[in-house]
Amino acid sequence: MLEDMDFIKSCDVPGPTKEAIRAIILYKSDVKDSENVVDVGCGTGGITCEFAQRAKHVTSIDINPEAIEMTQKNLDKFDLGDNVTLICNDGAEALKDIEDIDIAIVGGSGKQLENILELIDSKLNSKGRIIVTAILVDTKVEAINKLKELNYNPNIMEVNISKGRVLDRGIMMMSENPIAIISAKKR
Ligand SMILES: C[S@@+](CC[C@H](N)C(=O)[O-])C[C@H]1O[C@@H](n2cnc3c(N)ncnc32)[C@H](O)[C@@H]1O
Repeated sequence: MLEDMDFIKSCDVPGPTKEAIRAIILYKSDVKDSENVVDVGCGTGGITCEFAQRAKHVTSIDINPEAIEMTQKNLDKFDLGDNVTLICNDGAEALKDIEDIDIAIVGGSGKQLENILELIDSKLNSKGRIIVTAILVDTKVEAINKLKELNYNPNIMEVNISKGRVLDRGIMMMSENPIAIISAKKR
């Protein structure tokens, strides 16, 4: 696993998905080196860099050009990227041209979550997996409802991580934002 502090960050792009959350996503995805992954809302490249080490190919999409730049910088930093395609576009547009998806991670979608999930479903191989990360309650509800409508049986896990900071007097636990990991498998 890559460490949070090793990523190059920018104040214009949300930071990488935290290490413990990346670990759960990797575990839930059950990714294999023969599989194609799509990372919608790649941000700083936290998810992209993890899957680039384990999947056959990763297509990473972000609507924000600075996010694409940050993902490229982090791929370069970790000496990854030979198997990664970066696309600067709205996920709901970019996905129209992508086929043969084994795993789709949605870490950012704005108001396009329902469209993005519909497109992913239409391109997802059998036994393919969809994983949505959500901080907003509304996004969690929207993702669950849309996945049910698309005939999936979604799981939802709410994760609260605290990390210890060593002080002179002892260790203080510092909590990170709770995040939901919603996952579903194509039958
Ligand atoms: C929380 S960040 C994702 C962080 C990323 N998982 C990482 O580990 O670095 C969410 C990203 O989703 C992108 N985003 C939001 N709506 C989008 C859309 N409709 N299509 C593509 N990207 C989108 C944002 O620009 C932002 O960079």
